Amino acid sequence: MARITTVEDVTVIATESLSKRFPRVTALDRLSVDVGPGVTGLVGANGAGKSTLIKILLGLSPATEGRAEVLGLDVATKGAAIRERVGYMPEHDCLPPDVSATEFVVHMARMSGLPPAAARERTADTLRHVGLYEERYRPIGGYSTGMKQRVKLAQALVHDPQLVFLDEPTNGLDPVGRDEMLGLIRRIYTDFGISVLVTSHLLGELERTCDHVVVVDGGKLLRSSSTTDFTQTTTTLAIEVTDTDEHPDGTRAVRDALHARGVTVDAGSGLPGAGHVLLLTAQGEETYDLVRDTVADLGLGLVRMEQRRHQIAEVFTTDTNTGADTGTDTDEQRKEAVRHGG
Ligand SMILES: Nc1ncnc2c1ncn2[C@@H]1O[C@H](COP(=O)(O)OP(=O)(O)OP(=O)(O)O)[C@@H](O)[C@H]1O
Repeated sequence: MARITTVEDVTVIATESLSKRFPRVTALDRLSVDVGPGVTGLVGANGAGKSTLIKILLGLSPATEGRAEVLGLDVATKGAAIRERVGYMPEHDCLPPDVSATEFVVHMARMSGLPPAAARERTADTLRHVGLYEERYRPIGGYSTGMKQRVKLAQALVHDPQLVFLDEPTNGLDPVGRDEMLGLIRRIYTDFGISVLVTSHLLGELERTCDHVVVVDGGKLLRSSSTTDFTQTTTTLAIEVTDTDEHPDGTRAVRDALHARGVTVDAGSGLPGAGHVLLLTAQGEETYDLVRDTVADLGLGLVRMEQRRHQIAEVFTTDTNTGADTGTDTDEQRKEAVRHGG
């Protein structure tokens, strides 16, 4: 089952000025992006166009204009060939309640063209990989959300695809379930060499799992970069200090002292956690030392100094001048992403 990826620079997904217009809304707006092998996160607030993009890439929904290729195959003419090579985990619950995970996944394997014995063998392997054991013989209707997500993941993997599209696989999971799912997703690539495109409205959870992150907003490309680049360009330190009799407004005292030492402190206005929290961009280890020394010199207590979790809101705040067309709906959804963020 293990597969070795020998060609590093292949383009797994390529879109060129891809648009999808519905009568009342433009779901994708001239999106041009290239995605290589590995685990890629597709991030955007609800309604940003993620599911629409996946359906076009699977050849299930025609684009209004532009073009796209998946594994070198044109989505407009080679949909069936793409679906043979690509696994798909849909966002919404789509599982029959009365059959067991084993029966369902064997059925999906047979639908993909595997002979009966191979379908059973691949099903057992795949269900073990996603962490379903004895439960796999019980009807799916009695499963928890986490178990159902695992069955959906298993059916996407059972025909040994080259690439999988996972639409919001952590939806509805508690923090432990979410971490387990993210670990499984990572291993799909590291253990089996299957590339992954995974969507989420939470940037924070994807940066731990993905090699590359693509951010969309209102159907437009906001940013596409490796996770490392992303982290480096958005490294924000959050600092909180105590007040003392000498410095009744400790926050202001630290801000002024840092300013005098040449460090510009971001007011953080509009971001969650602003107020008594100072936000500044860390330039490396020295910034941590400087903050610690500054707070100590003022005789204040350091309540916390931490690298802030990145949230979609920060990308939007940084990139509002990049030409992203932001409608009222998207603003609302962005706030929602912030509320659920990190
Ligand atoms: N079949 C459709 N007819 C009309 N509008 C649609 C259709 N499918 C999607 N849309 C609209 O297109 C926009 C993008 O939807 P899409 O489902 O792709 O977003 P998303 O980023 O996947 O968000 P979510 O995770 O909430 O589904 C939304 O405004 C949605 O209402």
